[in-house]
Amino acid sequence: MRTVFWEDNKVKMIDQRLLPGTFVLAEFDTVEGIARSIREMYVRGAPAIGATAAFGMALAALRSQATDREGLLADLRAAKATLDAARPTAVNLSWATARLLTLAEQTQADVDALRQALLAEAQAVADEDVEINRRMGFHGAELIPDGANVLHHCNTGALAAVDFGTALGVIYACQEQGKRIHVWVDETRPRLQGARLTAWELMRAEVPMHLIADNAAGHLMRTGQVDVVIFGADRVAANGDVANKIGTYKLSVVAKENGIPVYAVVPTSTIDLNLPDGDHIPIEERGPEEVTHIGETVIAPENVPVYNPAFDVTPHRYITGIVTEEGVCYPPFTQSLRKAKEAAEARIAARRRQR
Ligand SMILES: CSC[C@@H](O)[C@@H](O)C(=O)COP(=O)(O)O
Repeated sequence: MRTVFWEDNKVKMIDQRLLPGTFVLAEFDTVEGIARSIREMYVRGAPAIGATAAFGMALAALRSQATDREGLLADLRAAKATLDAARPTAVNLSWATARLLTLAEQTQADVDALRQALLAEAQAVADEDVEINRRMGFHGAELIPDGANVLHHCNTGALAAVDFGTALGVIYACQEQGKRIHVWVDETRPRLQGARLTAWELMRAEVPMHLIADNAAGHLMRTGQVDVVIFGADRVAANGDVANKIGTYKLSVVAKENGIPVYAVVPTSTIDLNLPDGDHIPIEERGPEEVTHIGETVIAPENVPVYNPAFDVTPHRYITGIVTEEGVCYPPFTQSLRKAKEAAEARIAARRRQR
């Protein structure tokens, strides 16, 4: 089953807040509901957020009462503002809403045809995501030797995308190729995406793994038990600086200190060429309860002051390569990322002409 999909004029998604204990689908049929599903993390992971936001724009078009093109465009611009505000770091969100809005602005058609075109484009965003992840998996698997111990942070699997996943997609591709891989799964405090989601996914896929406390990663790297570090990203700046789940920076620095290669696996929709470097990437701050509670259990004194940044930036000098659907980008990233992004945009334009 896909993580997020369109059915009966609604957006349906696996409610990731409840995993691994409970598997249920949530459904939303308003733009505000979609924004809430992203903000409250029913759905999370950069590509999954992007696909959800694309469906949100399609919903906005279908629900719009506008009878002329200008009225519909105004409703779409309002929907984009609502959706983009849901979470700030993953650029896939505004990339997807911009893709749909731009299509609407550039298509000369009556409102009903425009509505159908937007729904088709949202579905294309979701379908392309699955295909892109498979291509990244194939490119990334080339970098992982048979028998490797791979350290992974956060959740980048099928749940973080429409299906298959980014960095975990590389692991799944290795498995399909018959490589013997073992994964060290960082628990990923404070929201525990590693323990709750990645461990759940890898166990279902029967990939050999061990769940580790985040603080164990340095010890494993220094004692020669890690061959490769891989993770996804929520935004990559033009110079190759990578914003990903909090804790990624620390991992990458320790990996470099120990001579271990570090790969980020990202669709080109995660590359933001408008930002020169990682210092310009907005870092989401989330609520204190993520730190003071585990589930219902309180683990800190009442009213303790908390600071909870959800992402950090890893400067590009700690990144060995960035795997995209167009191939692996190496330094100088300023050039290689631009080339990958342009190739992907040409591919999207060609696909659209075929439809
Ligand atoms: C496809 S995964 C890349 C990132 O989106 C992932 O590693 C991550 O940091 C997700 O954070 P989350 O806060 O769970 O949405």
